[in-house]
Amino acid sequence: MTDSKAVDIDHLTHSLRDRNIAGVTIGWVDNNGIVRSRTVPTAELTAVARRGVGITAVFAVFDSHDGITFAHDGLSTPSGDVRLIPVIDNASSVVALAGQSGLAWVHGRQLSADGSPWPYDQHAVLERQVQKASDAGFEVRAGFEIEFALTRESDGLSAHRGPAYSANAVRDVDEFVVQLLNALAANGLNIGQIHAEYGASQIEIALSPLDPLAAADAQILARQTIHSAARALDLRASFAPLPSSSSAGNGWHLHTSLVRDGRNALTGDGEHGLSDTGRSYIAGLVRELPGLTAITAPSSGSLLRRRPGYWAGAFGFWGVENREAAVRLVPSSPLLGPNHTNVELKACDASANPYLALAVTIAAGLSGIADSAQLPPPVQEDVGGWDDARREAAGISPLATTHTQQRENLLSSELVANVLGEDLLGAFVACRDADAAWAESHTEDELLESLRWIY
Ligand SMILES: NC(=O)CC[C@H](N)C(=O)O
Repeated sequence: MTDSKAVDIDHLTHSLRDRNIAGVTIGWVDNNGIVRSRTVPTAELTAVARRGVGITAVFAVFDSHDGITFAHDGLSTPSGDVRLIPVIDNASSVVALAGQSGLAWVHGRQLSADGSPWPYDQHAVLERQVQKASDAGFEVRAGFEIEFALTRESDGLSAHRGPAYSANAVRDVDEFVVQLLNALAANGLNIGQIHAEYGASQIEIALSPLDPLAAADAQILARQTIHSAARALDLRASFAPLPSSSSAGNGWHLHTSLVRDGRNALTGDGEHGLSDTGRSYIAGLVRELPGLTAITAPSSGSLLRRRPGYWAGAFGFWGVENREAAVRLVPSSPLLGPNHTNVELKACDASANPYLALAVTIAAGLSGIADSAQLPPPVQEDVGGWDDARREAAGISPLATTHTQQRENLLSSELVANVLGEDLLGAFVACRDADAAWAESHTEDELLESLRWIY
């Protein structure tokens, strides 16, 4: 929980000014996965930490094209203001940005104008699920893998020429790799690795596991860090789920695990090295996939990324190290040790609000544990090569690829309704409807181009 009083903000402000930080940017993510922000002069930080800055309530119903939809009853007029409050709970909450010299970054949350909780605040949604996990006796560990495509700003051409996963590709962008590694470290972000991914001019970094709020924060700060490192070298990074129809998709896979009494609670001596807890955690995720993925991969771009054969989690099943599965168990091994076990959700991307994505993922896993959900056997094949009858017999369905299906999944998930609450869910659906209406009146290429740079 946030306790800004624990930090001496005056002292923090002085030290930022001593380091020539002119302004502090307060960032938050809307219901389209877009990072919005306000920048305040550093001298104002003490006051802003207490009372926040005013922002319009209709940010909850901004769509992916900056249209404002008034289709949701709770926010059906342009009136209303909420407070954007910087979350300053320790001395490193405000990060002097490597790559944006003179500016610092802090994550924000939203409160009602009178300081009471605001039902549309995504940060609070995740705080609630972290508390629920804690009530059930678990700490959650989470980390995002971030894929992006790099192009040269001046001519729009690929920044690296492959081959996939090759040293040649990295050599094409080695200055960027060094710039990014330095900036990530300076911004306090730990990664496991960086490599050239499969797609044209694609790169991936894997953020190290953290507690869920810190993991969501890190995912957002990583975006700023990547964009800045790219800009410094005449490059531009696209985080879009599908940057163009000929590209590989950018997955922002979400890895989670549970810890109880200091030990990985998913690890056990059952099949695949799983505990009973681990089995029902995965069963919960698989069971909830239709509603869950409407939050974790929600956009018009997400629907287009979801193609069989692209390791993007097109079908609702799980497997052990099966990269075509929407839910992939990454098991521990004698070499990796018992703490390694984690579960990867492939059907997740940059258009998800990371706080909401984590909240529904945690809730789905916990729901499986709460009712000892039964885990079907893992599937190790690419089920895209099976016919419908065989998939049906195995209880495997494709995840939604149209707005209509995804909307239905969103509205029929009791879990999503409970996690988001009625108000936020209503606003979220209104955003998706507005996006779908935009997509209806444009070609697929226009749609992909419109989403290419917004994350
Ligand atoms: N290596 C991978 O898992 C590729 C993932 C793929 N790019 C996606 O869209 O999710």
